[in-house]
Amino acid sequence: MARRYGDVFQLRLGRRRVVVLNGEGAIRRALVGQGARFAGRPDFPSFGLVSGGRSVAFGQPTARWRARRRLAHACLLSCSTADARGRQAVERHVAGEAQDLVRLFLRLSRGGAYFEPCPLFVVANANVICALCFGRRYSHSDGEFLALLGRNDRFGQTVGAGSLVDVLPWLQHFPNPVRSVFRDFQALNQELHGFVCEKVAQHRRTFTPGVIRDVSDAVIAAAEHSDRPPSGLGPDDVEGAMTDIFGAGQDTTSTALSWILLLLLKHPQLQCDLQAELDRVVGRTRLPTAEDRPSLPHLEAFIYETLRYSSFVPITIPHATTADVELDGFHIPKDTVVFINQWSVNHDCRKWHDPQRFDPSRFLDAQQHLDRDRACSVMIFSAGQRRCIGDQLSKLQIFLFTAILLHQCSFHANPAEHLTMDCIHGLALKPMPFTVTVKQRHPSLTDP
Ligand code: HEM
Repeated sequence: MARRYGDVFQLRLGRRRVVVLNGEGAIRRALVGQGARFAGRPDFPSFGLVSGGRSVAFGQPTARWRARRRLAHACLLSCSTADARGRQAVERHVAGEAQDLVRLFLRLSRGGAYFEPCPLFVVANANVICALCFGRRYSHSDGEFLALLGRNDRFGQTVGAGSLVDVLPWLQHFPNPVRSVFRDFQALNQELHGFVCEKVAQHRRTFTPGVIRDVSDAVIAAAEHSDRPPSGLGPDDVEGAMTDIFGAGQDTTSTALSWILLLLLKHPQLQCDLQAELDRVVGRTRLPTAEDRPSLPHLEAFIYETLRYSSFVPITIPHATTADVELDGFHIPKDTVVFINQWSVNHDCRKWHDPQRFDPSRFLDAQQHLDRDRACSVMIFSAGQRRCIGDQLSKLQIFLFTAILLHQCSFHANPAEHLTMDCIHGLALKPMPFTVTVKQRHPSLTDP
């Protein structure tokens, strides 16, 4: 549609007028050039149900929301990627989960059996976020934790662009499938928020001033025990911020891992090349660490190409204009819903040579170093005032999980299946279910 109607066009979804922004230029002119005016969220009923109505991701940009977002961002960074201590904590949690995955993979592959890997990524990744946020992890067979995580897909299907729940509000007045989705959404948000509130309450009871165990403690310390607490924030902002960090952080990164594995299976020669790079740089006597990152440009290039090619968050969470605004000669009234088409940036043939081709080498320069500027121009975390606050953490997690799993195992596709880029739609695009079998590469490092 952008090719036909231009980078800024309008469509109607139910009762709502929606402006769609395409291409890097128009998106940056809006989100960065006129950031505050494009930083709103639509007044959709479903958005008010997230994180007890105190969401960072789904909240309107009021002064209180800005303070909540700053609090969440600063505390997440301070416990993860801001300094060496945080990065080591992330590394410790990911290494533990990745080794647990290797053991599970090998058990499930006994006798050459095939199994579905993606649900296991969800648990492993949620455990990393859970450990960072609440200082604990859960077993892959914990029924309650699995049930909580199993609701992710339904969440994404309700809040993703094109969901009918919010644009056809009259569907709420009589029984129909869309109303069921909405009621289900209400219940799953209450459940997730309840889980987080209980964890935060435990942290408040055991809080010791001066001792920060995890992100919950950092948020409680800043909001409730500081000499200069952020003005206007209450206990429900602490719980809202924590629900957002836990909710947003556990599903997205595991989706990235699913696409990485699918593309490794589709490109077995690239898998071998990456393993050769890992063996050369890391050797066979230790696991890859974050410090190896600059020495593994092919692996980094593979990851960025997966983010670009899959563009698995094709459209951000819907935005809304906070005032009347002019963009590229168009007048857009206040409160217009705005979709940001990230996919169009990553598949723009003005920006990428042969964008429909999966080719990690596009991110390497003549010396085979990672081209950082090019890598950073992949748009998957959005831009401007609503840019994802978990970008650094998720990139580190994706790198560590991929490096450790590839170093330890080789992954083999099921010849009875056709590997496709077709996907399940929601806020994030997920691969169709597929199976693999796994072989161990380094017997010395993994206890089967
Ligand atoms: C590969 C992983 C991830 C991807 C692709 C991703 C992508 C996104 C996107 C596209 C948005 C919406 C931006 C917009 O509406 O313009 C977003 C928002 C957000 N993300 Fe992420 N995200 C990832 C991981 C994470 C993680 C690990 C966390 C937290 C631990 C996180 C926390 C958030 C929050 C709180 C927001 C709301 C920001 C706001 O509305 O101001 N995300 N993310």
